[in-house]
Amino acid sequence: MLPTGVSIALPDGYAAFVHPRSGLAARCGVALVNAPGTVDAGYRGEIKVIVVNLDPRESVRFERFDRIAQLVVQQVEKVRFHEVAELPGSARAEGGFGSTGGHASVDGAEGQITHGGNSYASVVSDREGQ
Ligand SMILES: O=c1ccn([C@H]2C[C@H](O)[C@@H](COP(=O)(O)OP(=O)(O)OP(=O)(O)O)O2)c(=O)[nH]1
Repeated sequence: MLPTGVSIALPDGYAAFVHPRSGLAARCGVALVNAPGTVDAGYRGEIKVIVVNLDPRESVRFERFDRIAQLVVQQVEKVRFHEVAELPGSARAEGGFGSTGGHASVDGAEGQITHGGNSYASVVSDREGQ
């Protein structure tokens, strides 16, 4: 986990996301373990970058002022979830995990997601306060 020396105070309703740098990935095989890392608006600690070197041969060394990641600040919605019996329809429906092709399908991806024999509850959300 690399320190950045940077702490921020985001306004409520915003979050910052620690994204990898494509140059570092392409040249050194360095990725972020938790990409993108989420910095909550209320977080006042130092922003840290959790890196992994995926290059099986070369080690990588970082020095002060190296640019190791990039921070994207975004407005985020606060939503309230409501449990419902049925979700509204959509063109994609339950298709996912490679359902549109382009690579080998994931085993069992077409099956329903279950937990302890029960389907997960269906929920819809709306913006908080609406
Ligand atoms: O790449 C990251 C991800 C997170 N953080 C900081 C800011 C964030 O607000 C805090 C908590 O992150 P997160 O919510 O992802 O961690 P958690 O594992 O859910 O821990 P917590 O229970 O503290 O929320 O850690 C970083 O500095 N870098």
